[in-house]
Amino acid sequence: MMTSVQQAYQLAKQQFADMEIDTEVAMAALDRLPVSVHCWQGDDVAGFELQSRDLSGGIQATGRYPGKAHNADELRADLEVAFALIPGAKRLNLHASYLEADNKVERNEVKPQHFVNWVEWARQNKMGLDFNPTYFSHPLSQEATLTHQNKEIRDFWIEHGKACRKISEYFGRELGTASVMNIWLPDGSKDLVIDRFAPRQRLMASLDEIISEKIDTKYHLDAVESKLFGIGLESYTAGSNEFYIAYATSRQTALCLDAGHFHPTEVISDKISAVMPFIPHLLLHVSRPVRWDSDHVVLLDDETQAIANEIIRHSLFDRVHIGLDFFDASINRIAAWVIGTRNMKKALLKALLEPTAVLRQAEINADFTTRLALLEEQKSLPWQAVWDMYCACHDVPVGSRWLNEVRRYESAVLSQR
Ligand SMILES: C[C@H](O)[C@H](O)[C@@H](O)C(=O)CO
Ligand SMILES: [Mn+2]
Repeated sequence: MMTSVQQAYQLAKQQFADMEIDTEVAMAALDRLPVSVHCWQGDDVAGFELQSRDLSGGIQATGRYPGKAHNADELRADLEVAFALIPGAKRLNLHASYLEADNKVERNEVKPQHFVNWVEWARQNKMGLDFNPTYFSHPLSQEATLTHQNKEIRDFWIEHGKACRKISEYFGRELGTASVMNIWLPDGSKDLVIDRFAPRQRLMASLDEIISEKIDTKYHLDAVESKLFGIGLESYTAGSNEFYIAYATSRQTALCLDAGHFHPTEVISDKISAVMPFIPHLLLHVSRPVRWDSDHVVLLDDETQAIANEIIRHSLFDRVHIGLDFFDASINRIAAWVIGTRNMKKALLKALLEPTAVLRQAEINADFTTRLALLEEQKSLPWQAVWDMYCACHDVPVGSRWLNEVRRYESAVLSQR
């Protein structure tokens, strides 16, 4: 006897087959597209350094929902719950501030040994790790980091960057999959700046020094992330979009595009094809800005879909790395991970089920009527039946049933914290 999921899938499969789309091929392709889930949704970007510090750098996790993780064991347990509810391949994206050590470790002294538990956990869970140096929430980051006028402070942060590359390389070697290490720093100014040039020159020189040691790209990739502005840094950000496009292109590093880091009417989906001819790799921070870089949970909205379409339509699977970047402290944090990551994967599946060849041919023929008609009609094709089947095949709850698991864990574990 077929289940309702199987019955719906059989009908959907035929409907897609009529358009020459193989749903089995689409699901297999989705399996090869990992989404790198960011650890910092689980604890409001606090990290586990022994000296507790307020979140700084112009970013904010707003909300007071109870149950956040207070240590690495709690965070890993929470991630396991979330990952069991998200089908298909996943990676975990860590920040340097999520190290584990018995003593205080300065940022310029972080080492692979502080991440041994994370690596063992990733190995057990058969996933790769990605990494980020932490250039915020630190007394020496209050004025600036890699752009600081004071060479001693700048050097401290350069050492941090170098130390983090060693950790990232260690992840890659241990887990057999390159770790993408993303450099983001908040350096900038609240008010008018006379010299906008010197900080950028210092940033360029600092980055050059950080990446000066060659590391095999089999294990580690450098990425740089731009930003329009942060809270308290409204007038100037040294690491702007133009700066990092030029940097990544000239140094052939990866570029990171964060959906919340541009003017409100700009979208990163349109930037993907603009930068890919010039850079070897692209990292995406899929996020949802609401009026500013608010880092709301990713929706299955037009921009998420457009991002997925760009990756799939141009077969950028190997060069585009899909990461997430949201931190909502106003809802259950595990549910936030599940909602946002499932949405990213749904968008990828929808893109894989698109009749791209037919649409492309209509465009080549200048038949824009057919292009628009088919684009709109395909929105109501039964992709959701394929998604449900994909979840069922991966032993993950179908539909909103995953929420029951989150609620169970919330009352058994999170509410006791
Ligand atoms: C915590 C992250 O590194 C941070 O969100 C960064 O990626 C960013 O987007 C800052 O606005
Ligand atoms: Mn980001």
